[in-house]
Amino acid sequence: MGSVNRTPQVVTIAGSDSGGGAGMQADLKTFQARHVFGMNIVVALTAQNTYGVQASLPIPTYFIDAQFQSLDADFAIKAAKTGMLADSEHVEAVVRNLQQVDFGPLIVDPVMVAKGGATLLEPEAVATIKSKLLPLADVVTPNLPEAEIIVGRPIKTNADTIAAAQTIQQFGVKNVIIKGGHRSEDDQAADYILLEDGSSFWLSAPRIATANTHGTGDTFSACIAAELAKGQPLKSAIVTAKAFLQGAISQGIFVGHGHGPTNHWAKLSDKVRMSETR
Ligand SMILES: Nc1ncnc2c1ncn2[C@@H]1O[C@H](COP(=O)(O)OP(=O)(O)OP(=O)(O)O)[C@@H](O)[C@H]1O
Ligand SMILES: Cc1ncc(CO)c(N)n1
Repeated sequence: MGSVNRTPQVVTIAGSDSGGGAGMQADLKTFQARHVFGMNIVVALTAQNTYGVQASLPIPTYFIDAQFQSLDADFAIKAAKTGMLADSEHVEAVVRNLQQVDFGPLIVDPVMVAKGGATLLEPEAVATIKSKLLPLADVVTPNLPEAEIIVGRPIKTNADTIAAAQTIQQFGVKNVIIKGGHRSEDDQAADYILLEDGSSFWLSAPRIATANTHGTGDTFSACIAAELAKGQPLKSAIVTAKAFLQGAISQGIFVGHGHGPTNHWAKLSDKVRMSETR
């Protein structure tokens, strides 16, 4: 047969957002925008729009196995990311499958709660993510509330953020990114990055006053996966993802009545600044 696996290929292992702005739809749109071939393993379905999540339905785990097997039998996947994983049983199913395949670097976005407050991960599953998924991960990308839950203490200051990243790295994940999008009192959206070699830095860009931030975290981690699949080093993949997010939030589109999606057609912003750890 004619095809060979030369085009960079990436998979998202996540939940479906019927509203198209978050979850695996945001991931696939990001993969398309960043010129990698995107695939998906569905872990859960949601009935969702820009107002919030109206219903959700985890997929039977045997069907997660089937999707992993289909992809592993054919494609040459060069990076993978996880998003909504629903509950402990589904985290375990994903872990079991990841141990049997080589899908390249793994980015774990520890999605817990949607912006409207809906639960996307049962609280009891956080322990399973910490003990079983993080040791397999190359990068983890919690937002501030997720980082607080993972470390079990409040994060108020930059020093708290730095200490939290160090604690999270001790769970076995190589690189940690704590996203600052939720610190709405700051005029910069600043993310803290702790790399495997112990070096660290802040990435910041001007905070944009907008309600259209549905799916920002998904888009960010998907962009990192896309850039890694193309062979970019991790540090530049993270900088590209920040520039893609800044563009996707600032070059807005107008969809729905609530927290609208970001613009996956956007150009990379030149407003991202890197600074030393302080
Ligand atoms: N209003 C904003 N202006 C500029 N950058 C932002 C804004 N909100 C978030 N970001 C950036 O977007 C990226 C995603 O961070 P965020 O904290 O929003 O993720 P998240 O809470 O996981 O998103 P979601 O749960 O909706 O997927 C980070 O780089 C963050 O700094
Ligand atoms: C399915 C799904 N995954 C992730 C998020 C978080 O943005 C969401 N709202 N919905």
